[in-house]
Amino acid sequence: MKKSVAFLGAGSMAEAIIAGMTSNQIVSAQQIIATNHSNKSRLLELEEKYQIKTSQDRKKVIEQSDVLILAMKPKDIKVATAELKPLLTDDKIIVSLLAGISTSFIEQQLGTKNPVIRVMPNTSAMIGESATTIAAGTHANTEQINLIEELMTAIGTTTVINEEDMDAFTALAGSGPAFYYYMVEAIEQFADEKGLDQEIAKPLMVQTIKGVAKMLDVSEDSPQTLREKITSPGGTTEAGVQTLADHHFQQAIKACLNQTTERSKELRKLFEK
Ligand SMILES: NC(=O)C1=CN([C@@H]2O[C@H](COP(=O)(O)OP(=O)(O)OC[C@H]3O[C@@H](n4cnc5c(N)ncnc54)[C@H](OP(=O)(O)O)[C@@H]3O)[C@@H](O)[C@H]2O)C=CC1
Ligand SMILES: O=C(O)[C@@H]1CCC=N1
Repeated sequence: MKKSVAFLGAGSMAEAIIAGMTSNQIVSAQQIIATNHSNKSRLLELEEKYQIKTSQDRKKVIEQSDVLILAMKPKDIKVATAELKPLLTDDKIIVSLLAGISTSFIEQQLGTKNPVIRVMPNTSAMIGESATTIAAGTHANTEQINLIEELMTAIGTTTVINEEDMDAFTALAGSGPAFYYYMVEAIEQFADEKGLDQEIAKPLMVQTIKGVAKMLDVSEDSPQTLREKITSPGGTTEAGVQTLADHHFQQAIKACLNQTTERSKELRKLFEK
């Protein structure tokens, strides 16, 4: 791809995408430039690690790039769009990674007809395994959506969705990895408490998760059937699953995803003012 890509924000999500993109042939490191609010040493760190370009001159970065990826926090969107507005030319595509913030708000703040496309990746972008959802604003045409989709294939799978579903998909896939990591933290605590050697326990746990992910991907059985096939009557699994049920595990997971979805809506209310 010939387009130059700018990251306006150089935090953990920008880095995960940069890492994924640079280890892939879709865009070369020299087509990527990153800027941030003020942290110069962070820019130098990214420059050294990924051989991308960086600059503290945000105006220059915006002017010289075709695709502008907004990678600041939702609270910073008003300042960021105010800065962007006078520097935009018609050809620039705006991509927003910001949780909660709608394309219509960004369009309205910019007051231009530039295409605005919302992208919700996750940090597995770092290893090319993000599950990225994409939702287009009013001014984005099919060609521009395809281009952003192609760009994002550098970091994993891409799925174009309706923007109204973005809050829920943010819970499922954007924040999702954190919930699995949280569960793994508990498994590690168990392994420690049992005095298991982490060097033996960790690969076993990781392979178990990989196996589950692959089974969910390829098997025609539902998750429930897959679980039941492991659960012998009166056996070990039944005792474990019953304990999870006693602790309202599924309610906890659903409450977690609902609360995450609600927070995405709240961010919109808080910062679209
Ligand atoms: N982390 C994740 O897993 C995911 C995050 N997201 C979204 O990605 C966005 C970034 O998240 P994350 O990387 O975790 O956040 P971080 O706090 O790690 O990074 C935020 C970055 O934004 C920079 N910044 C602040 N204001 C501006 C500005 N006006 N112009 C340019 N840069 C600016 C900061 O610069 P400085 O350090 O100099 O202050 C910093 O580099 C968020 O909106 C989040 O919702 C989406 C999906 C997953
Ligand atoms: O926690 C957050 O707000 C961001 C959005 C999705 C993942 N991290």
